[in-house]
Amino acid sequence: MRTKIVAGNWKMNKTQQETETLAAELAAKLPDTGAEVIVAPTFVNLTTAVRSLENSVIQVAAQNMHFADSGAYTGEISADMLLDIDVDVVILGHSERRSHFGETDDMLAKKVNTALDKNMRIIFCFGEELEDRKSDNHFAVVESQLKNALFSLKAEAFKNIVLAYEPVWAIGTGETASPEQAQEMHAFIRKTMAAKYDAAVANNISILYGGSVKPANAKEIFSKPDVDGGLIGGAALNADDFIAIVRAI
Ligand SMILES: O=C(CO)COP(=O)(O)O
Repeated sequence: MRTKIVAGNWKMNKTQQETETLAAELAAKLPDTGAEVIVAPTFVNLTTAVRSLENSVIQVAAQNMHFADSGAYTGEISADMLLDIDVDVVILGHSERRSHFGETDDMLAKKVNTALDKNMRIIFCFGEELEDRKSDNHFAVVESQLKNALFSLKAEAFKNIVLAYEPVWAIGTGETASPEQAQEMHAFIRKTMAAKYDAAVANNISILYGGSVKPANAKEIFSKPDVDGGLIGGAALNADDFIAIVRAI
């Protein structure tokens, strides 16, 4: 049985104090659903979140990292720096990193390799733009994103990878992929994994949906057989909304 996961990507939000408050509130209100729960605050607040959640099962992830171990990369953060503060989960390939900061599939392949070398767990994001969907190219785009960044990996690497399908047109727009659209793409992703690797890899990998998941729509999206949870943006910034989404799993 694959793991159900609800992850909150806090993006560039929350001060240190707000991080502490939200983390404490989540820890206090977290229901026991059997699902894994992960939050990803901004770099400067990771230590605060780790400390605030040390007695909780909620895990802390980074939103990005560099592929190099160290060196002349002004403004960047390495895997070793994250591990040093007890963060061993990292989100890679978010569409905002791809579109605003020029992250390419090649860069992401390097980041993925580094994270796996360091025994980190990866939440790997990908998804098509509105244009791709309108031109009926969404399956091809998703397949190429997976192929370019992940398909040189060996099958066992996927034990440490969670996939997060986030159609760009549904992020922060209030427009969600319908549960049927999400299911259709998740089934395609699983089929693609089975074709490249095998049924075990495909059946064991958790595939999260991200894009305007809210308390009101979470249950229906999560009810789809190939949707194993969600990567939540805006609604993860409010404890009651995020907890309601965790409950929906
Ligand atoms: O980008 C997302 C999570 O990584 C989704 O963001 P929203 O839930 O705000 O649409």
